[in-house]
Amino acid sequence: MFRKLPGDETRNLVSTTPDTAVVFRPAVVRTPAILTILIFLARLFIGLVRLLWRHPVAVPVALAPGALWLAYGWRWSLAVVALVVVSGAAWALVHRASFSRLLGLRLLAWWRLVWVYRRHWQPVMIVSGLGRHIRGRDYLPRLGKVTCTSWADVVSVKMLNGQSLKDWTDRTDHIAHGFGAPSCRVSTARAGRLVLTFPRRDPLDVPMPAVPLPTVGEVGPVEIGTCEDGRPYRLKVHGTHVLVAGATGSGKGSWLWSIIRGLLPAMAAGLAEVWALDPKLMELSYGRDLFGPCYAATPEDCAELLEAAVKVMQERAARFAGVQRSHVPTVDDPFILLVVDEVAFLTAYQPDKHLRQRITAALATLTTQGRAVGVGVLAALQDPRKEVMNIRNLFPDKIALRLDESEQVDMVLGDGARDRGAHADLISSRPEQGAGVGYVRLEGSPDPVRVRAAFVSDADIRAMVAAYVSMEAA
Ligand SMILES: Nc1ncnc2c1ncn2[C@@H]1O[C@H](COP(=O)(O)OP(=O)(O)OP(=O)(O)O)[C@@H](O)[C@H]1O
Repeated sequence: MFRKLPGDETRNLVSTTPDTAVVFRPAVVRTPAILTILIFLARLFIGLVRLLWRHPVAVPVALAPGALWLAYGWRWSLAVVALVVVSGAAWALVHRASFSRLLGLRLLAWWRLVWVYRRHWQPVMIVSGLGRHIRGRDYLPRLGKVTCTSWADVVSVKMLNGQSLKDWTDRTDHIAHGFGAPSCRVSTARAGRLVLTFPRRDPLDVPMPAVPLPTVGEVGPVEIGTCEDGRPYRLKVHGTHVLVAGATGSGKGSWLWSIIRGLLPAMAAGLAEVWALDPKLMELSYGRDLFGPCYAATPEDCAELLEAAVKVMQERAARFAGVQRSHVPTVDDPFILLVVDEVAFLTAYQPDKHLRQRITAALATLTTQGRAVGVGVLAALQDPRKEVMNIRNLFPDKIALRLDESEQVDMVLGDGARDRGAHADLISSRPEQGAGVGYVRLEGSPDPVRVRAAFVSDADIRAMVAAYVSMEAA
């Protein structure tokens, strides 16, 4: 791409200045004007054919008013254009969803391509350092297709040869500001191709009520809230361990309770048990009746409950060895989910060293061996530093809610998560806007997903307890 052109070297060797010792007078070949015009016309023709090839519907539609004008006069042309505009507006008013899906978002994508991305592409790429300006020529990444969803622009890009994903993730701020978006997320589509996501609005900035109780008792992925694209978000809890980290008031409670809520019918059916460790005595105590004897608040009780879970785990492992390799929940061997609110109270902040060691050892054993035999850990944490939570890497699935510092994002979600757009440190601290909003990074999926957990109020928890009692009785 940056190959030397004929003449580049000669320009460095010779001089055309009259006073120097050796003067070369480069031969000037005059191109006949007709040749220049022919080349220009050929390029224009090829450009028009390519335009028609790429946009076989849009080009004829854009040309139609002109054709009507020529064939029938301007009145007909104006009438047809007005009819199309009025029909489109009526369609949008009567059935907005189908209008957006079939036409509105396509028109918007075209407009955003022309007005935002193509117009600013060259300066943004050069200034951000993703493009190069060499000897008067621009070498730019290629802007591909722009599609619009209800909340974001999705832009495909072909990188310059030799560029890496990191070159782009390091410059997401430049790119976002360059195109007037609040943020930019970068993911790989395939070798050499990227997908940039520019949110246009934040669909998660309004709280959402608790998800309706599931009707079927299953331990499959539980619906806990909504993704940015408006789809329900389902989190897998069986066969994994989940760490939820967030500053105080970030809404960890809504994640814990949404998960418990999703498991409620399975709990009533005996296919799942939630064992609650509530050292702060605030969060889980409200629904204590759901946990029966499997509720612990003091550090001693928490240690005992964790060790009891380790025993169950080891007994199951001995029984399953050579017979089955994965756990299927049954009434005899239900899925056990240990929910630990503010796990650091039991580990880093626990003054009794012996107790701290017992709890840390039990948690480490459960998180390394528990998932295959149907024992999972769901832990909430405020401070994700290693000295506070030295076993955080044993949790395959991680969720970062609002965090105080940008460095904490990678501590929770793993290296490179913030560069890939997990801006957990920028989540609003206003509860109605940011509480419960978080980035989920699942095992085996490097791209963080932004999700808001539904808000499970005290009244919802009371209703859950009542529903649980009646489901059990039924
Ligand atoms: N999903 C949500 N949607 C809207 N508001 C929420 C949501 N979750 C929590 N809130 C609000 O945010 C406030 C803080 O929530 P919560 O107590 O769950 O945070 P936390 O992370 O558990 O805090 P702490 O660690 O201090 O216990 C609550 O008063 C609640 O009203």
